[in-house]
Amino acid sequence: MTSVLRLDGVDRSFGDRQVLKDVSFDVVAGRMTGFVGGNGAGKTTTMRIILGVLAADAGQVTWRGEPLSRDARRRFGYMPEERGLYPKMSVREQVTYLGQLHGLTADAARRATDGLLERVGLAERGNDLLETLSLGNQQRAQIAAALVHDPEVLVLDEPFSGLDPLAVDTVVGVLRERATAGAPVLFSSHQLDVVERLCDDLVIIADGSIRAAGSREQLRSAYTTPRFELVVETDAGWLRDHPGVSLVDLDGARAVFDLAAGTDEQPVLRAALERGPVRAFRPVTPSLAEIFREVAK
Ligand SMILES: Nc1ncnc2c1ncn2[C@@H]1O[C@H](COP(=O)(O)OP(=O)(O)OP(=O)(O)O)[C@@H](O)[C@H]1O
Repeated sequence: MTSVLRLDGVDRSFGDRQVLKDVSFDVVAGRMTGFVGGNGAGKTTTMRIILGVLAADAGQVTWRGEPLSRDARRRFGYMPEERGLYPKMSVREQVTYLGQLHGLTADAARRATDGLLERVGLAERGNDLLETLSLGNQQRAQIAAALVHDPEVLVLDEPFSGLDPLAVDTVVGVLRERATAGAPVLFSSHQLDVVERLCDDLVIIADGSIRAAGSREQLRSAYTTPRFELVVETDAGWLRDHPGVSLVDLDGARAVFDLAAGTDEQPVLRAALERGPVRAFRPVTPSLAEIFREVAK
């Protein structure tokens, strides 16, 4: 797996407040990296530094091993937090214009625009002024604008905010296609369910520091304690006294419990069967939301 975009020891302060502390992570070719953190954690500041809108106080951003240049940034596709399309221009006109700004011929820009507007479900609205579109549709236009020049990498600040579930699916599909075609995608999001569904890699930031980074599977296994769910027919309270078991949740016949390191789960199952029928017994995988709560504390 080749890391193409790398942040290495990035610091940034505003006044005497340090908002990024030694931020380092990799974005890998062909993968979707979700950048997750609470309000004010430092996501937008990090993305602005990647895009060159803000300078880092220390550390560096490299693209394919070289410090990121203006020229390389032209081949980026980005969606800044302050969206920045022109409200009084038609959707088609401005996506085409942005394609030309990024070096496409007028013809190529028009073709790319038409294809993208179709793909994001805005073909019918192409001639409408941006300001007349709903917020969700403006967001779709932003996605088209970020993609029109077929960028080598995508850096998107909250690309899913304000989208309805169908639009989320459309945008997820478009981004996944780009990633599969080789363009790494770095996107920030508050919507952990979307991140969980979409990303291959995760970077979790809290209070300006990277708390965890790696593939979804790596994070899952790193933060998984052996946790199980047991559903029986009568009260499962006896689990409380079973060696190695620590109850997480007990609701009558249903229990969720952790096992101490080195404890085998099969004796617990046998003990349950000795007491009567077992309706369910299964390992519980933590959701991304749980991992996030754990590491961002
Ligand atoms: N230009 C600025 N001047 C002063 N402080 C700033 C500036 N930009 C950001 N900050 C502060 O830096 C911290 C990180 O902000 P940032 O916007 O990067 O967070 P975020 O993770 O994107 O948050 P959110 O999810 O709420 O958008 C916040 O405390 C914010 O108030």
